Order: sequence, then C-alpha cells, then structure tokens
Amino acid sequence: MHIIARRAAIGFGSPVLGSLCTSSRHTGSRRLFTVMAELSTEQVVFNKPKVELHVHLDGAIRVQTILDVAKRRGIPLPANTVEEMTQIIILQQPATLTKFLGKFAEYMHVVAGDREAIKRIAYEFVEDKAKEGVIYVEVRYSPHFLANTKVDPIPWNQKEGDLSPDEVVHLVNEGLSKGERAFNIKARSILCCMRHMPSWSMDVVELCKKYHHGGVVAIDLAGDESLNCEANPEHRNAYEEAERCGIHRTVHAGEVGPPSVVKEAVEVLKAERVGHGYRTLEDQVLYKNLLAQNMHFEVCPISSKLTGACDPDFTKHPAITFRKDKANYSLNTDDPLIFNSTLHLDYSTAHKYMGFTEEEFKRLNISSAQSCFLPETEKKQLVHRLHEAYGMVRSTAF
Ligand SMILES: O=c1[nH]cnc2c1ncn2[C@@H]1O[C@H](CO)[C@@H](O)[C@H]1O
Repeated sequence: MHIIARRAAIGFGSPVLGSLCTSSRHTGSRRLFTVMAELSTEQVVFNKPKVELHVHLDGAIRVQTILDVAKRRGIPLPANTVEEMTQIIILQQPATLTKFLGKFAEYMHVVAGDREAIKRIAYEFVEDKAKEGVIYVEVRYSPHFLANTKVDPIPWNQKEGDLSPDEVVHLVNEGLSKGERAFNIKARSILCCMRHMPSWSMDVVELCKKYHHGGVVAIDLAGDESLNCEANPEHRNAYEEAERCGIHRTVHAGEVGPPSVVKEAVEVLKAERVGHGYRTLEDQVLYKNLLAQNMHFEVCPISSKLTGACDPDFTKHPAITFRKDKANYSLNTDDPLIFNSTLHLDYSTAHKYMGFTEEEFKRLNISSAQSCFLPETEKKQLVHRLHEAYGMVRSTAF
C-alpha cells in the first residue's frame, strides 16, 4: 500500500503515467481519481518475489533524501519540496540518452563526497526494493561519480575533499549490508566504468577485485554509447583483467548504439550479460547467435521509452520479441528516480501493452536468477526460493 500511495502522489502528471491513461475519457478530478485507481490495480500485476539486475544506485535516490542532504550541507537547490524537485529531476518526455544523462547533474553534487548521504542512499535503496517485492538485487554505480578525491577530474564541480572512490565502495557496501539485515533481502553491487572516462576503468576493476568478497559482484560499462562506440583500449584492459580475475561482466550496449556495440561487448569485452541490448534485433545473425548462447538481456521498459532508445509505442517493444523467442532477459527499472517510476510500473507496462502473463513473469524471474552474478551455491538457493514462491517446486516423491 505504501508504495502505491507514494507512486500515485508523486506520479500524477508524469508523462509515463499520463501515457498509460491517454485513452481515458475523464477529465479533472474524476480523471485523477480514475488514474489513481487504475494505478493501484495496475502496479501490482506481479505481486510475487522478484529479481532485479539492472538499476543504478545514483538513479534510484529518494527525492526527500536529496532535499534533506542539501539542507544539512547548506547546498542551495532550485526547489525545496519533493513535488517541485521531482518535476526538475524527472524526464518529462521521451528524450535522448544524452539529455537523460544530463539529469544526473541536477542532484549528484548534493550526495557526492558526503559519507552519511552515500550510506543512507544505499540503505534506503534496499528498503525501496524490499517494498517492491524484490528478493535479490544487483545495484550499479560509478564510485568515481560519488568521490571528491583521487578522481580526475573531480566530478560535479566539487571542491577537492577526502572521499576516495575506494571509500565510496566501502560506504555503499555498509549501507547495502545494513539494508539487507533490516529488510531481509539480498543486495549485491556492480561497479561502473564510464564510456567517456577510460582513465577510471583500471581503478574500477581494481575496486571490483578488492571488494569481491564485500558485496561487489561485477564490472559494468555505462554512459553515452552514442558518443563513443568503440571500446577504448583502457576499457578493454579493465575487462580483460576482470575476466582474468573471475569478476563477472556486463556492458551497456545496443541501448541506443548499433548492434556492432553489442557484438564488441560480447566478443571483445567478454560480457556475460548485455545492458539493454534492444538494437541487437537489427542484426539477426548476431541475435540468433546470442539466443543460442543464452545471452542475458537486461531490459528496462520505462527507461527505454524515456531515453528515446525504443519506439514510445510499447506495443512495438523489443521485449515482445524476446518473450516470443523465449530469450533470457530480466525486467528492470534502470533509473527510477529520473523516470519517476517503480518496478511495478515496468511490470504493469509489460502486462498491459506487451501481453506479458503471470507465467512469463515467473519464467523471466527464474532466468534472471539463473543469470545473476552470485556464486553458484547462492544462485541455486535463489532459484529454489523462486520456484518455491511460484509453486513450482518439483516433487521428490516417486
Ligand atoms: O540507461 C543508461 N544508459 C547508460 N548509462 C546510464 C544509464 N543509466 C545511468 N547511466 C549512467 O551510469 C552511471 C552510474 O550509475 C550514472 O551516473 C549514469 O551516468
């Protein structure tokens, strides 16, 4: 109930929700009532344990937390209510990936460099996921984007301070662990290299190695695929080192970039999962190969509309092809703060516009668990928990 109330309160007026209801004949307060009623039923189309594999920590911060931290640190913001600040941060219309990535600059300077804020956003993140029914989540972020020393250039126009990328990882791990204990779910993290900052990538893999047993399970390459398609040698070196050290690998590819970026992610960077990967479908040979390899696609429906990655008409979404082809994929929020969304909205969108059924939601969550970056024993336990929760435990009786 809490989630639904919160969503409805901040969600009305959002283009995503608005577009869910464009066929409504109602106007004014009656329409508001109808929308909210529609939401409260739509948002829980799959009210069962779920796995989420593609969500950015810095794209999943509570607006209230941004306001609180700004106040404590004396950082001026253009708004001081959740409603107003939400309107500033969220993407109002389908845009471009570049425009979307610019949204982080509205608030990252507030939390970056602040130990208390970083622990708090990690902890609250776990709480929010638990409330959505997620039992296992892999959350990603760039440690460099949250640091203010030992990072060149220092991001978000911060003054040099004393918080290094290394300590950022330590703080996020602490926040996630505290959240795990409080909310009884499992949370692991993925550290992001950034496409435009190849000089950070070796640091990132070293941090993955250092915190391999502290909750970090993989490396990622995020950022603007449309600016720089060829993986820089420094990204390549980092991924080679990751493979050599048994660090799992995912890469944002084929979100807005062409199929060649997906090919490179899989063949050169040895990605085990593809972040988004929608444009893989434009190269049928590549797609068939990846299907045959059981490659996992981390699909983010609401994100794909608002970043302009996919046609805004959800009935034409690549996830429909993935479903028909019984591909291996997950459903994820990506950046719920900026998309003003929840995981429930991604599921209800898949249900309403893409014909997803309860059976498919079960199947894709099991594939997600099987493609997660936990060690084998923990992975098996997770898969088993889902089988149990979905009433799919095979009888051992003869
Ligand atoms: O959908 C996406 N595509 C590419 N990069 C993204 C996306 N969402 C977030 N980030 C980038 O990843 C960084 C680390 O979390 C974010 O700061 C943002 O720059």
